[in-house]
Amino acid sequence: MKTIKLTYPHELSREQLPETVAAIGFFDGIHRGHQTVIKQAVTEAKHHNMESAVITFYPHPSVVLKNNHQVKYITPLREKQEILEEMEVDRLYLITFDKELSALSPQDFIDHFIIGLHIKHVVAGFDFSYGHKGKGNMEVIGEHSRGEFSHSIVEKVSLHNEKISSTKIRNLLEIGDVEQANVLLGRQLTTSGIVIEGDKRGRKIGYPTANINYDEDALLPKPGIYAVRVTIGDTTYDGLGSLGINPTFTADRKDLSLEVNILDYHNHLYGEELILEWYKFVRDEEKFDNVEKLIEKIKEDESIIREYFSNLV
Ligand SMILES: Cc1cc2nc3c(=O)[nH]c(=O)nc-3n(C[C@H](O)[C@H](O)[C@H](O)COP(=O)(O)O)c2cc1C
Ligand SMILES: Nc1ncnc2c1ncn2[C@@H]1O[C@H](COP(=O)(O)OP(=O)(O)OP(=O)(O)O)[C@@H](O)[C@H]1O
Repeated sequence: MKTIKLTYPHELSREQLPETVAAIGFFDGIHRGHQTVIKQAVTEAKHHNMESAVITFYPHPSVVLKNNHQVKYITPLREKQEILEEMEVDRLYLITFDKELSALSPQDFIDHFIIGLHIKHVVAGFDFSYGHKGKGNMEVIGEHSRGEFSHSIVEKVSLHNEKISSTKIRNLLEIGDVEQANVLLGRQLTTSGIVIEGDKRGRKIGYPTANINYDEDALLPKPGIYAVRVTIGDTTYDGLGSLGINPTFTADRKDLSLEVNILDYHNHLYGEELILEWYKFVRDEEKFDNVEKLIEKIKEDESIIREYFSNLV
């Protein structure tokens, strides 16, 4: 998959671009609703012998529209690229969402980023909107098409009568409900990074941990102890995940450490790339009076988590 970054105005010439079927939206998380939209674009592209593309934006529109400079992503760019690659998308158009872009009229947006990119068919969800103040939408897109492209609208994908959305998944992560978030995502929430050195306390307490250097803009669930799985190379292991400040040892740490005690694994891991999958929240982090009490609690966590994975189908 090619990733093509664009700002407004871009200099690509339509004649030099392949005829393309595009799915359009922000697609944070690439949840089950998003997957329906993207799969439909890929299928239609194959059917018409065209290329498929996902047209998306960066950063999140709320950075410009709501002055929200601390946005974190369910799927940071690298992970989005990996998932789209697996879905057999040919191109990812990444449009910079800045003040100028947000001021474009709906017709100018379509002229420049749909017709101008040689898109012959657009697939989007029922609630997709575009152009200044989101005035363009799927009801009027035909009027902006100048007869150059057709479109299809994906009906709402719901669970228990509620639209599956990035916002809903964000809210679930905020309360630690990774199990339900995974249901809406249609896969496990993952966080990846390189294993870095921690304080090397873990091995002394009998639970050595791999500390993961995760992306700064990755949205993580609320701090706590979780049942996780980690993949290193081609092998996946069960593990005890801990996200937090380690309050027993530290007073005012601002960044959260993400660490995992990998069950039945005894090698060194520094520098290795590790992919962590979140399965279930077990408990909040606690500040213990002494290390013995912490060890006792971690033993309990271990049996809960072993039990959880042994019952997982
Ligand atoms: C399953 C598990 C549960 C943990 N629970 C707590 C906790 O409740 N409170 C706490 O202060 N630290 C907790 N920790 C973190 C330990 O304090 C931490 O792993 C240890 O200090 C090692 O840190 P290091 O890897 O930086 O050396 C937990 C770690 C694991 C693996
Ligand atoms: N549940 C859904 N069913 C069908 N289409 C959807 C669904 N969720 C999103 N889409 C479509 O996918 C594209 C990307 O949508 P968008 O990034 O706004 O997702 P969202 O989950 O609705 O996000 P947010 O919660 O931030 O509003 C749009 O075309 C949108 O209409």
